Amino acid sequence: MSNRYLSIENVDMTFHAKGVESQVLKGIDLTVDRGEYIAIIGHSGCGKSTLLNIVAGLTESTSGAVILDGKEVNSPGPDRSVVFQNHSLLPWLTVYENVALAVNKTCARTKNKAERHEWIIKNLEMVGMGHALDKRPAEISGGMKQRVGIARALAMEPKVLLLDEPFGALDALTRAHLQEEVMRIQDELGNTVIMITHDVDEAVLLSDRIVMLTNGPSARIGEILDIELPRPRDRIALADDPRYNHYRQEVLRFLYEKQRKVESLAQRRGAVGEKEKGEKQKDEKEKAKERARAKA
Ligand SMILES: Nc1ncnc2c1ncn2[C@@H]1O[C@H](COP(=O)(O)OP(=O)(O)OP(=O)(O)O)[C@@H](O)[C@H]1O
Repeated sequence: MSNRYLSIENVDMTFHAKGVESQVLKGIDLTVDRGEYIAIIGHSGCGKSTLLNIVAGLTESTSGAVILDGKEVNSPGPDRSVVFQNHSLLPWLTVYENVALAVNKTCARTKNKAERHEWIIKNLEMVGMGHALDKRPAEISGGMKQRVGIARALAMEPKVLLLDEPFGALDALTRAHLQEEVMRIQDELGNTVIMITHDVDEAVLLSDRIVMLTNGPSARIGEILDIELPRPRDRIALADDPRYNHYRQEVLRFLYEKQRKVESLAQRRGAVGEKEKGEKQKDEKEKAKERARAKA
């Protein structure tokens, strides 16, 4: 049964910068169930981060609404935690202190000091960082920083976890390890997750549904693909699974056939427009010359 935990309702986003108006998102409608893992994929610049920022409450949409667990989202809040691609840890704090900062803020009323301490350790251990509590961000690797960022986000017990290309800056092996960790944590905690990715394999491996955005400007949801692969998922076994490869192909087809066609059509239209503009300018020049000759 669908419980529509999160709904994004007819969201439009238009930016105004230096007198120029640009519509980035148009009519985005999406409902997400509690415990669902959603991946958002689309070509660079189509508006994925803008959409995530609207759900996070960091950006206010031009129109439409985001409703989370019956409440409209109007500003950032502890019920939505975000993990960005570039680890956003405070460099002067230790690993423990980075997580403590979030926990002390969000759990001050629900947990006493000893319980908060235990909670911080538990979340850091869950991402395999229990051994590095006293290290500062400069002393740990990129993958480790991302693990701490995930621990910090999870420790806030958000209703929705928002991941903006969380593994985008990592090497392939570290990335694969973290994907495994996220799948294990997801199995254990059943978080509701929206993740932006450019990686088709990552999207298919981790998600319950893949939301594919059309090219901007005015990006829309082009297609939504249900990934009906049983969990737990094993990347090695899936590599030979025809269903996995079918889902992969579907996403690739959307990104590199359908959306490329749209792009080339737009380019052709642009080219025709430019040609017409050029011919019109030529006509006007000729007419101006004729008028000048007539005057002479
Ligand atoms: N604050 C802003 N003011 C003006 N334009 C913006 C702003 N934020 C984003 N944009 C524009 O909105 C469009 C979509 O940007 P966004 O970062 O959401 O895309 P994206 O799909 O996440 O891109 P990428 O995959 O490259 O990260 C871009 O053209 C960008 O320049």
